[in-house]
Amino acid sequence: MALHPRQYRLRFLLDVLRTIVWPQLVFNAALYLAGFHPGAFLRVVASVLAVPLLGTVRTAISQRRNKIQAAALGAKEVPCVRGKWPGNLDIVLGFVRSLKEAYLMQFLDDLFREYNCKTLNMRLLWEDQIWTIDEAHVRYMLAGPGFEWFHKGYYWQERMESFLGNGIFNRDKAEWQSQRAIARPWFAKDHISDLNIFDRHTTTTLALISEFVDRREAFDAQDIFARFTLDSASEFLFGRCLDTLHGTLPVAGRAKMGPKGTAIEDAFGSFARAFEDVQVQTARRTRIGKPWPLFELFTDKTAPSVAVIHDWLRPIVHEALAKKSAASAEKESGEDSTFLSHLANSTDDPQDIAYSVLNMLLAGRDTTASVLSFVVYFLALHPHVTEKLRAEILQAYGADGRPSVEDMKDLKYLRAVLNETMRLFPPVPMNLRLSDGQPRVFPASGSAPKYYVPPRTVILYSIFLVQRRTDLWGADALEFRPERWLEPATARLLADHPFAFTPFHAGPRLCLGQNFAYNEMTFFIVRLLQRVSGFELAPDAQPEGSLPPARWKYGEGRQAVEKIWPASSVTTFIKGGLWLRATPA
Ligand code: HEM
Repeated sequence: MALHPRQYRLRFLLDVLRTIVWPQLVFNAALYLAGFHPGAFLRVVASVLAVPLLGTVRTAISQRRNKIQAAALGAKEVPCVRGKWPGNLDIVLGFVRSLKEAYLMQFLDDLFREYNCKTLNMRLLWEDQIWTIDEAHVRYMLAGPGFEWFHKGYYWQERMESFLGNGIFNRDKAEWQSQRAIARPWFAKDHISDLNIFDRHTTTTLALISEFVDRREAFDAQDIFARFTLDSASEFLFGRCLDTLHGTLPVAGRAKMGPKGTAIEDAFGSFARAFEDVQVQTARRTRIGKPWPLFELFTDKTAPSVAVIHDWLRPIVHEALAKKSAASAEKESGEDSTFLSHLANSTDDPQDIAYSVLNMLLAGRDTTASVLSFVVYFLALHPHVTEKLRAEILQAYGADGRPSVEDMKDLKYLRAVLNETMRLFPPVPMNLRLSDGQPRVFPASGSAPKYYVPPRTVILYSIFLVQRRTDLWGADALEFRPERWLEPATARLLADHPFAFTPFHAGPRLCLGQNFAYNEMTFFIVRLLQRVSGFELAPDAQPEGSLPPARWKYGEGRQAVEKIWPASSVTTFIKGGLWLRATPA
């Protein structure tokens, strides 16, 4: 019987039965049949030990089965992490601790280095769980024959259901196909080529930034960019802007940490806080893995934030449905002038519409805001890049010319800066797939042989680490060097390894908003650098606890040079916000 993703408690209880209650029953039955009747103390001790014991026996059996099936398929088993504690519990704890203290994905990076491979079986709590940074394996699942066999799957849906419902990010197969078919027309060239939306919101955003610039005051660029992308996305999707840019902005020196960036205190703050909190909660579920319902048996921790988000969306959805009813009462055909009205014309269910819209808002707000924030961070760190970029922009448009969709394509250096930023900080740093009920085989890749994938295995892949691999990107892979995008070596690399750079995902589930996002980001940066000639980080204004720990300076890789704390929960962000000062042009 297939469970609905909302039945997470039932699924968890069934798992508990299988892993804890079942070993007890087997153990007690074995004692009984053998004629042993130990005292209460011995019985409790042995019952407790029965769980890891049976876990170990089960592991041995499944490893034997894996070996036989792998050999039959001409494949090898994925190298397995060997922790010090049963069930690799020390690895689980190390990973959880690293989320609080370590540089983003450093723990994983260290494990891949230690085992000197690109695909690893973590075998957490006696279960196969494959992690990969092998671009050939990612390609196989997303765009190769594996697309039919590797899906987001039940466990992903279970964690996201309360937030994303039956939206496009949270469905597979036929349901996903129908969501994609509904959404695709809204990303056709004529819809996304209208730069007027970006123009209006860019003007408002730059007016805000100018006030800070004139006063030489620090501001949180990440917060402002999230408002800009939300107002732009909402107008594109609903035909109505949420007008968050006119809310109260965080103030340097008084700002506190929110779930992701700085906490926001106005009405928009309640929406933003809820929107961010729900992402933090769902990311937490992913980190805990399958046992996450244990912490939410009696309360769904996303419920309060989800309620706030739906309170915001309800009037917008009802207005669209009311317009549709009015049109049908007057026997007019409802006009599909926005994505929302298009949705309203395809269903009467307000819940379905709300989830579709919410999925699009998540896609449209946080990803693009993340890239803009990291672009400006890099510009602050590398003034020579800012200078070169401004030179390209001023040559093309002068101090106040407006870009068009056609001529924006000629801004080669700006595209290089965007790509280099998304290479080092992809907005979606990590993703996962669940294999189907059959044994599968990853193709051989480099020196790695064909790898056997057991049925129903979770596979996590980190684009973040793929895009930082020195064997693909060269010895300077961890450096921010936009020039690499203008060199023939990068074109050759991408021809040989197209999955070495996939910030927008790839294959049939390629991001629908890719061109929309490039247009929006390019337009905004052109206008921003016409007004501002440089940026300087303002560590004095970062909320307490958001600066990188001092010990990072002695660590390996980018952590030694990072001046902000990169973090991730579904999307990548800067902890506590990106506080900086800007110099007027
Ligand atoms: C820099 C900006 C963006 C980046 C890096 C990005 C990245 C991605 C990634 C990695 C996925 C795959 C997610 C997954 O399957 O788990 C995705 C899917 C998607 N994105 Fe984007 N995105 C961006 C902007 C946008 C915008 C602005 C929109 C729309 C307004 C959008 C709409 C979508 C949609 C609808 C999907 C679902 C595709 C599917 O599953 O068929 N994205 N995006």
